[in-house]
Formats: sequence, C-alpha cells, structure tokens
Amino acid sequence: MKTIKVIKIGGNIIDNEEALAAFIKNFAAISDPKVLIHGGGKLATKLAEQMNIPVQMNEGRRITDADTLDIITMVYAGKINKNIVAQLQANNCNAIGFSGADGNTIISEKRPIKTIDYGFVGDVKKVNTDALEVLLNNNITPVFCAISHDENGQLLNTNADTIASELAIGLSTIFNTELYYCFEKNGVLKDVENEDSVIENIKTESYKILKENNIIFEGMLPKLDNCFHAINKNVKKVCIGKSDMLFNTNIKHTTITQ
Ligand SMILES: Nc1ncnc2c1ncn2[C@@H]1O[C@H](COP(=O)(O)OP(=O)(O)O)[C@@H](O)[C@H]1O
Ligand SMILES: CC(=O)N[C@@H](CCC(=O)OP(=O)(O)O)C(=O)O
Repeated sequence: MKTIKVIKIGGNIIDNEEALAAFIKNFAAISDPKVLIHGGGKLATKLAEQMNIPVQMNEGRRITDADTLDIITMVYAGKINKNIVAQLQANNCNAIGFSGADGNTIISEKRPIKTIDYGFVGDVKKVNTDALEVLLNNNITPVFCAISHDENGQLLNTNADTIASELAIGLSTIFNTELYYCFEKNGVLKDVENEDSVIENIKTESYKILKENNIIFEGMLPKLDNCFHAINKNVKKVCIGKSDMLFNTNIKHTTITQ
C-alpha cells in the first residue's frame, strides 16, 4: 500500500501571506500522494462582522444561519480554496479544489436540534473516495474546504478538523494513511503559554488525565477527539504541531497513539 499524507492547516497559515507561501512551497514538494484540508474560520468571522452579520460560536463550532452559510461558502469554497489551488499550480503541484459536494465526496446530515440549533452545520455520515482515488493515482492533489453536503442539494458547514479526520479514515482503506494537524503552536502543550512544554505522545489514558486537569481545553478538545477517532479507525499515524514538523524530522510535535 502507498502512503498518503492528509494535512490540515488552520487560520494561522491561511491568514498570513508569507506563512502560506512558505507552506505551499514545501507542501508542493512532498512526493507522497497528499490531500490538503484548510479552515478559514477567522476570515469568515472578519467578513461576517464587516457585513453586520452576527457571529455566534458554541464550543468551537459556528452557528450557521442562511446568511452565514452564504459567507462561508464564498470564503471557504471560493476565496481561500481557489487561492490555495492557484498557489499550488504556481509551485508545479497539480491540484483540484473540493467541497464535500464535489465528486460526492463528503456526505453529512444537518445536526439535529438538541439544546442548541446549529443551523446549517453537518455531521459527516459517509466519505466517498472514488473520485479522489482517480485523482491521487494521477498525481493530482485534492484541496478540501470545510463544507459538506446532504445529497439533497443542501451545503452544510463542517469543521475542518472533522473533514480531515473523516477523509483520513475514508482513505485508509486504500492507502497507508498519515494525518497531520498543523496549527500555531509546537504541539499539545503542558502549559499553553510555554512553547517548550510539548507533550510528545498522548494515549487514550493520558488524554483522559490531561482533560481532567484542564491542560487541554477549547479548540484543542475537538481536535484531539478527531485525532483519537482517526487513530482508532485504521489511520496509521496522527500528529499535531507546527507545519515545520512535516518537513523537518527534528521539530518537536505531539504524536497520538491508541
Ligand atoms: N494543551 C494545549 N496545548 C496547545 N493548545 C491548546 C491546549 N489547550 C487548548 N489549546 C488551545 O487550542 C487552540 C487550537 O485549537 P483551534 O483554535 O481550534 O485550532 P486551529 O487553529 O487548527 O483552528 C490553541 O490555539 C490553544 O489556544
Ligand atoms: C461548523 C464549524 O464550526 N465550521 C468551521 C469551519 C472552518 C474551520 O474549521 O476553520 P479553522 O480550522 O480555521 O478553525 C467554521 O465555520 O468556523
């Protein structure tokens, strides 16, 4: 089986022109098959505020009404996705931009209303890798934004970390899959203010203890839940850290194991 790298980048790279250019140059040079997933939550928030559309988040998830869905579609599937694809082409990496509707790749269902109505937010039901397999076997790199669909014509906002773990799990039947979450810190930290306090390995048991001691909180909780979901479902390697970890093996980062 060939190895594939499934790589998610967050706002810290997307929002910084120089950081994005440096990342894309290195990413384009990866010789293994690869898939890129990007977020863009910060830019969507900025644009919504400029347009006087209220921004509401709950536990790191965006409450997505019809106006917000329009904005995130324009920002994630449009501006950010197409810009990344164009920059990959400039670095001789042939790429195609995807939402989950394209190639029927990511099918989700609108999150049921419990205590909170998240609006047009989708929970992934199924990943369909047929179209991706054809592209990857022809050396074409898929670039995914954080949008899925329900197969009835409705686009749904789905957290980019979840899109990454679900794609990694879906691809693990045809590839030896590695999943990398790139964000602004060196990894999961013992002390979030201290970049030197990287926890190099987290297992199911130690994750429980870290949560109990409030060492892991906010956006890191759903990220780690996604990591464990992936490692328990046939993804061979899961890492969290700065994107430099992909290109320099000496860079400290966090590895997730069962
Ligand atoms: N132990 C921890 N180590 C590192 N970051 C942590 C930790 N606990 C909570 N965090 C927070 O999680 C954030 C990353 O989650 P998030 O903002 O969702 O990532 P992304 O940039 O990929 O969207 C960090 O910026 C940090 O504020
Ligand atoms: C449902 C939901 O919360 N979707 C996210 C999708 C974007 C994202 O995940 O972006 P980052 O990775 O940059 O945070 C949102 O709209 O913010």
